[in-house]
Amino acid sequence: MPLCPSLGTPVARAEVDTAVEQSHIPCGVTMEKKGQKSPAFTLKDRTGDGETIMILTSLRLSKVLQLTLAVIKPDAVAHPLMVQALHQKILENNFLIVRCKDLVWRRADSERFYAEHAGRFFYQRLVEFMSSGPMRAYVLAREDAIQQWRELMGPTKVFRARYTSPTSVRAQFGLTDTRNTAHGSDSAESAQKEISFFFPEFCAKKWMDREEPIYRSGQTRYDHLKQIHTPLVPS
Ligand SMILES: Nc1nc2c(ncn2[C@@H]2O[C@H](COP(=O)(O)OP(=O)(O)OP(=O)(O)O)[C@@H](O)[C@H]2O)c(=O)[nH]1
Ligand SMILES: Nc1ncnc2c1ncn2[C@@H]1O[C@H](COP(=O)(O)OP(=O)(O)O)[C@@H](O)[C@H]1O
Repeated sequence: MPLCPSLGTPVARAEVDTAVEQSHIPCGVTMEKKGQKSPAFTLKDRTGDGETIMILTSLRLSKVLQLTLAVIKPDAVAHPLMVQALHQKILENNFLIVRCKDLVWRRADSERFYAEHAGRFFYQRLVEFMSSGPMRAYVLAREDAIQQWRELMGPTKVFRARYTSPTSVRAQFGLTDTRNTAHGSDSAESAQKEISFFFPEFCAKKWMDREEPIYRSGQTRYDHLKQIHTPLVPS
């Protein structure tokens, strides 16, 4: 059973007498007594010596957190107050900031990242724009982070965003269809690739295994200096 998918796809239920490794328990598995839901369970040892390995007295039933890549594009980073407002919007919308970095792309980075759009009429202006100045990248965590961040960004086209999602980031801050303020991964697969692109040192699989349960249970604090959420307990 896939207990800890690397980007937080919801996990399956496990029944109480299923062999469950202790290390897998915090990864979002919902334990259930056969035939009845209960907040307390005894997990049986399957090593053969008959000893109980763990008793769970309370379980959080919330969904596993999902990771996404969010980028504040150069049109917004050019204005410090806009960056602040967007950072605040991320926090107000209950995203946990796992990583945050400011960076500048070379043209080659821009071309590589947007290779799927090569040949489209906006490709040249897009790669030029994305390497025209500093931007800010985030690894964000939340339930359904990918969809939630895309909803908060609004539609790609700014003019449409202003009509259909007037409170969205692109409606409020976007300038044109190219200079549309923000980027967000559009699937779990692209989130994985894009997080590695911007944060090659970050291992999403390791974070999901070790830190996701800590973040999900609320044992984090917001570090005002680093501008990210950090765990309160060692992972
Ligand atoms: N099909 C097509 N649409 C275009 C082309 N150039 C611009 N558009 C669209 O026309 C609309 C208006 O674009 P503009 O407001 O002129 O955008 P811009 O001033 O070029 O600014 P940037 O998008 O930031 O480069 C947008 O929806 C574009 O997608 C083009 O060559 N072909
Ligand atoms: N019609 C367009 N005109 C100008 N720029 C565009 C257009 N469509 C897309 N782009 C630019 O290319 C980026 C990538 O496009 P796409 O992946 O389709 O959208 P999204 O960023 O919403 O996932 C957009 O964010 C935008 O900056």
